[in-house]
Amino acid sequence: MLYFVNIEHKDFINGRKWWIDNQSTSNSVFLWLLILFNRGIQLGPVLGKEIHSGNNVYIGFLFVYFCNSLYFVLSFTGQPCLVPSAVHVLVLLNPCCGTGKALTLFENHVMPMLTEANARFTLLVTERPNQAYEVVRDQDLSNWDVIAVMSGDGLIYEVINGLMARQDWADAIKKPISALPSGSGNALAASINYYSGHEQVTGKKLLTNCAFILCKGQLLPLDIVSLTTLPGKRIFSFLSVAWGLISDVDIESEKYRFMGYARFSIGTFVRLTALRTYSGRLSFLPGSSSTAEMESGGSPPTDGTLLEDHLLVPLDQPVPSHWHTVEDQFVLVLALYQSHLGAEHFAAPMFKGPGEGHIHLYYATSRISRTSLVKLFMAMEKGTHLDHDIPHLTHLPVLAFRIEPHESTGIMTVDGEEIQCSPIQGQIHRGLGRVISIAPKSQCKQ
Ligand SMILES: Nc1ncnc2c1ncn2[C@@H]1O[C@H](COP(=O)(O)OP(=O)(O)OP(=O)(O)O)[C@@H](O)[C@H]1O
Repeated sequence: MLYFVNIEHKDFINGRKWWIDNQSTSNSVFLWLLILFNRGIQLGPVLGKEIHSGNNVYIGFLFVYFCNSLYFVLSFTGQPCLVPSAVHVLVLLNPCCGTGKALTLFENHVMPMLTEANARFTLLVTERPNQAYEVVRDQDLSNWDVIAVMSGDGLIYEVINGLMARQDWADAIKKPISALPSGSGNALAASINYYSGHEQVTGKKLLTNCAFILCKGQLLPLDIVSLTTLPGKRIFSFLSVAWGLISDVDIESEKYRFMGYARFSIGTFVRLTALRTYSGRLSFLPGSSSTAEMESGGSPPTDGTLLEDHLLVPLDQPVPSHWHTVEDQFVLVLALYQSHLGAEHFAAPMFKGPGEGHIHLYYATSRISRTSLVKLFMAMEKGTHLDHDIPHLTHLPVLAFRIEPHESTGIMTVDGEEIQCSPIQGQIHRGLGRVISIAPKSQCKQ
């Protein structure tokens, strides 16, 4: 089902709000300045009389409105990070995500904001899995300035992989993505909400914040992790790779989907009562964003060749000797490259904005106690888990990693989507994609 809604774009919602909020304030400032210039300091009761006398006052009023209009125009042109005007948004909406109310939420909460912002949009309601992947892989993307995903992280995962499946992937992956949360896992939306300076919220408040961020529109870099699995599959990921407790909860709690986000709390409780351990080998290349620059392979090719993973060797070969390796029984392994793992899982509070260029690797071995795990998950809600010293939990920034499970029976996820449990490795590509967010001016990119 395709809806086309074409509305001329004139200005963004923030500009309109600014105009309404500041018009009277700036008018009064200019007016008082004018009176001081023309009439000396004859204020108070004299003001009403003075203001209506003499042509200077009328000229002054014109001056006030000229300055106001100039300031209004400059308030846009002075911000190089704004999404270009006449923006046309492709909205991909999954009607089955979360509790199944995405279309109503869009009509009630997002559409009025887009209309208010005079943004044009095309709404595509998906009818089946993989449709969003095919649309962004096959369609002419020049029709749209932004791809907004009204769903959970699963549909964003489809979009990223659809963009990377194109011949012109190096350009296509630069198409700005906007997250409009309505699924049960909304980690990217929660992260963008945090990067944009909003307090942690869920549900409709998170959706409204993200719709506002879409209208306000700054283009910021998005890190993409390129993954290779042993069956030889290439996957592109914007959020996480999980093995063990976290992926078990994510997938096994699908049956509580009707509960919305609460499904993760129930799932964690159930899994903690019957904790599993997984035997395997975890290897990683430590490093943070500064070393990422040094390790960078430069700009991606634009001639249609594949994205090169210059930090990785083939999965059937041993990792380079300068990598670190841990062989153990694990309770959880998590590679995360956004601040939030879910709307209420502030797992990497050290991230201040998108595109920081490194992966946060967490792992816990089987020696970790249940009490420690409960403490970890409770503190993670507020992002204070690293303030506690939790024995047998390790956290470190890395540029690349490899997970080699000894058995294929566990659950493994990429961006919350289940994949075959088999050896997998990945490396970060700093700022390969683009996301719509709000950040300090120093982070803005055109
Ligand atoms: N019309 C549809 N019917 C059924 N599934 C769909 C439809 N459109 C998209 N999908 C699939 O739904 C899956 C889940 O979507 P998404 O993750 O965005 O929402 P979610 O509610 O957070 O789900 P989950 O918690 O399972 O990740 C995606 O993998 C997508 O392929």
